Amino acid sequence: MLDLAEFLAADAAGKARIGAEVDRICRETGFLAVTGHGVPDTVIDALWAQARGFFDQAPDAKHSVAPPPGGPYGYLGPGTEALAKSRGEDTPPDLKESFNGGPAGIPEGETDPDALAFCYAPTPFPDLPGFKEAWRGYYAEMEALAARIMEVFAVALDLPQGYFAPFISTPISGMRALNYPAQDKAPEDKQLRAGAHTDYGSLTILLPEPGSRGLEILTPEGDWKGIPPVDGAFVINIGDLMALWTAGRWTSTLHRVVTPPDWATRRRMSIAYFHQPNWHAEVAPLSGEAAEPVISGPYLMNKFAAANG
Ligand SMILES: O=C(O)CCC(=O)C(=O)O
Ligand SMILES: [Fe+2]
Repeated sequence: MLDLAEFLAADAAGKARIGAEVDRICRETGFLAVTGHGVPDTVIDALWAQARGFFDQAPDAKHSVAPPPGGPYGYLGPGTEALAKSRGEDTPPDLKESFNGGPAGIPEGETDPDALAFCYAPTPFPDLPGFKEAWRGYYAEMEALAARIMEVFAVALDLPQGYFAPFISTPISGMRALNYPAQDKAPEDKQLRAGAHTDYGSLTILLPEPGSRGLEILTPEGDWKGIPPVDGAFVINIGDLMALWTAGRWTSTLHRVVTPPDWATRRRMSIAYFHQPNWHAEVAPLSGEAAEPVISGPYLMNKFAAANG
C-alpha cells in the first residue's frame, strides 16, 4: 500500500523509507494499492456513469465508434482481442468489450508516420452527452498521477526524484474502459475474461468497479491470487518497460481476469490507464548493462498488433 499524500509531505528520510517499501513490493508482486492520490471522486464517478451508459447501448451504437482496421482507439467489441496472444499463447478471444482512447494532443514537431497513424490517431468518441469531457477529465488526472508515481519509483530506485521526467514528458498512454458482460454461455476451453498477460508500458493505474471480482496475479510462488478492489484506492502495476528499465529487479507481473462462478449474472467493469513513455523514448537498463534499447512507441504498437491480430 502506498499513501501518495504521505510521500509528498515527507522529508528526504521519510521519502527514502517509503521508497524502500515500494521497491520491496515492486520486486515481489509488482502490484500495489495507492491511496492519498488526490483524484476527485466527482471525476471518477462521472466516468463510471459514462462508461456504464456507453456499454449498455445497443451493439450497433457501440460499433459506430469502432476503430479503423488495426487502429487502437474506439470500441473493440467481443471477440476482437486475446491478451494472451501478446505473449505468443494461442487462446480463444477474451470475453470482454472495451472503449479505448489516446493522448489528447500531438506533440509539436512529431512527424513519425507510425506515431501519427497509431498512437496519435484520433479517438472516435461516442455521441453521448458529457462522455468526452468525463473521459478527458479522468485521463488528465491519470497522466498527472502517473507522473507522481514515477517520482516515487525514481526514489525507490535510488535515483533523483525527477529522473524519469524527460522520458514521460509527452507520454503516449492509452486508456481503456472495460466491460466483461454477464455471459450467456459457458466459456470455451482456455477462454478467460482477460487472458494471462503482462502490461506493456511503464505502469498501469487500474480502477476495478467497487465490489467486482476476477482479477488475479501470478505470485512468485506460482499460485494465482485474487486482487480485490480496495476502497478509495487505485491498483498500480508495473509494466514490461519498467521491468526492462530495472533490468528485471522489478517484476512485470503476469495477471488475468477469470470468469467467476456466477458468470451468467455477474458483470465486471474496470478502467485502466496504461502509462507509456514518449513514443521516441529509449528504454534500457539503468544499471548500464548491455541490452538492446527498446523504443517505447514501436514496442507498444507491436504488442497491440499481436493481441489484436
Ligand atoms: O479488468 C481488469 O481488472 C484488468 C484488465 C487488464 O489487466 C488489462 O486490460 O490489461
Ligand atoms: Fe493488464
